[in-house]
Amino acid sequence: RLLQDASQLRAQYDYIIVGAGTAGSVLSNRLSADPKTSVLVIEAGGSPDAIQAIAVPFLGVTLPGTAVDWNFTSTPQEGLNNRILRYTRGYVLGGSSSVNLMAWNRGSDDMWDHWARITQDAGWSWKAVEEYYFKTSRIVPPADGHDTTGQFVPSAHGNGPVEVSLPGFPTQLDNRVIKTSKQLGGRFHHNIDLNAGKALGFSWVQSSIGQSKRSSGATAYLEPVLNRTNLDVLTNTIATRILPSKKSPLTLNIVEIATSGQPSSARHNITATRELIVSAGVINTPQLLLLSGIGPSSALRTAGITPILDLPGVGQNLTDHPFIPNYFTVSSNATFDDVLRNETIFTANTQAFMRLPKSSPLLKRFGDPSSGPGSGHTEFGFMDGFAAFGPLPPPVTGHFLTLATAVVSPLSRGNISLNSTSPFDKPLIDPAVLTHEFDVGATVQSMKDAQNFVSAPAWDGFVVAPFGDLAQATTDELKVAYARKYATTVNHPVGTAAMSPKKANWGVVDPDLKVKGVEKLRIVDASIFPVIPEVHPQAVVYTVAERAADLILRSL
Ligand SMILES: Cc1cc2nc3c(=O)[nH]c(=O)nc-3n(C[C@H](O)[C@H](O)[C@H](O)COP(=O)(O)OP(=O)(O)OC[C@H]3O[C@@H](n4cnc5c(N)ncnc54)[C@H](O)[C@@H]3O)c2cc1C
Repeated sequence: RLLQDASQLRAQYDYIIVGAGTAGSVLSNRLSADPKTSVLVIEAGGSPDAIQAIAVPFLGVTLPGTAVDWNFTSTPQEGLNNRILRYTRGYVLGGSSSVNLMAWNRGSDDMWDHWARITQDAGWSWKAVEEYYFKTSRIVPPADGHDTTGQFVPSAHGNGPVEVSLPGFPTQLDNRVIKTSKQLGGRFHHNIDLNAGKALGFSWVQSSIGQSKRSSGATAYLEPVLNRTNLDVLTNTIATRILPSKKSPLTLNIVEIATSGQPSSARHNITATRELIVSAGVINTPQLLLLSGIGPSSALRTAGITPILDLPGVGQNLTDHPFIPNYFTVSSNATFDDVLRNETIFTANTQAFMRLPKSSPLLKRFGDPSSGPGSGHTEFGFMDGFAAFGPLPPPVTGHFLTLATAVVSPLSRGNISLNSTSPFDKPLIDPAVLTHEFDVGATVQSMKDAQNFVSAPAWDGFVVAPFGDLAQATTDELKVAYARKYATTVNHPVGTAAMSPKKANWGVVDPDLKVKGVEKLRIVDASIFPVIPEVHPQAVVYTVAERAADLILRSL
């Protein structure tokens, strides 16, 4: 049932899930599969129905800044000349899976094996999570129905509800990208399927799109089960605090809720008899914990909150991928620029992850921050026109190629902290972009790689020259200045309630995603990632949530 009013709720449920986002949608579906189990889901935002820009993939980039965005901003970023970044998160059923750019990356075998090593739990290894990845999604035909033989590895994909497809609207860049990677080889080699174990090389983008529409947590997992009478989904409602039902052992299974955006609205307390599961995402999950007195005790006292559990890791370890738009003017007048001059709309059909050169002094100085040899340090994304990431607006004339580069194994670490004790105020978000020397150096390398890539023969007569300040960024120092002026993030924050081994005295949740030192409280969303994946994270979130549902149901 989709509910609008807290008066329609029962006093208690077997499970309560805070946040009907990417992970929360998976849990809602799986935990309510048994009609005897009652499940309540609390979602701050509303329903995505009738919002065309959510359903139409090409319009996805118009969603940030709208009513389905939490409209967070970062603190002034020291590494970016004190610029403040927009920090988009979905405020709607499906959460960020309803507003993201849909690239679908499973993560490399190294990445999952690294998680298993960090958490000392083989259940997170590539082999062990495969069954959960297979439950998340399936490959469906692309929009143009073209023959995709040889463009992906069928055995690397499963049969779950999220629809994933290859690009359905070819651009003039696609064959140039694939041809160049085949010609150059080495660090720029071609990889048929980035989801088949090695997330390295140049490939076709796989996207969470089916039948030309966005496939999200809401459309794939939640909407199909809204007719279950044992599942209540209450929208436009925020969890304001988590409360104890017992002090010893500390049992945190009561959630206090209020109407979204209405600080003076009535509060209701609802009890989860089996478990309360927080899936409010990487910003709101730590905020909710901190507001409830779960976090670094001394900082909580300073903020005017009585600590109930000292967990110094809450809100720490915020990690995101720094992202640099490299613009080139092109000779073609068939880019999307003329059609879309005043709109920030684009599509990316190819994607690549690369290692730094083996001889890179960065690797000598800082070690290898990636999960292993099958994982990247940097990424390329190609857009057929001026993609207005960052502070530069689209020029009024001209035709462009945007080669966006990102650092996918960053070492900068930021944090989330409280700005006030009101759950209606936004927290302070400091992703600390480009504050670590490794990230700065890897950015410079990726900008050089971008220039070299588009200097290959396949681009002759197409790419004219670097555009704007990029043309002047001829030395390493000038490239750093360019990056600090134009970088943003890819909206991939993770890690603010990180997993750690069962007995470790750091981290926030154990490898079963239970909050350390507490009964009946779990966290399931991107905040539990121990390190950032060297890929786009949504498929990893879905996979984590599928395994979490299994862990929860097996623990009965
Ligand atoms: C603009 C953008 C582009 C992106 N592009 C890609 C991409 O192309 N590929 C990719 O893999 N990843 C992408 N990502 C990242 C990816 O979408 C996220 O990592 C992932 O969806 C996060 O899932 P989650 O479950 O952790 O949180 P979310 O999906 O954000 O879910 C959290 C939910 O909790 C709700 N909530 C929060 N606080 C409360 C509260 N107190 N009470 C009740 N409800 C609450 C929120 O409204 C939201 O619905 C992008 C993200 C954004 C924002």
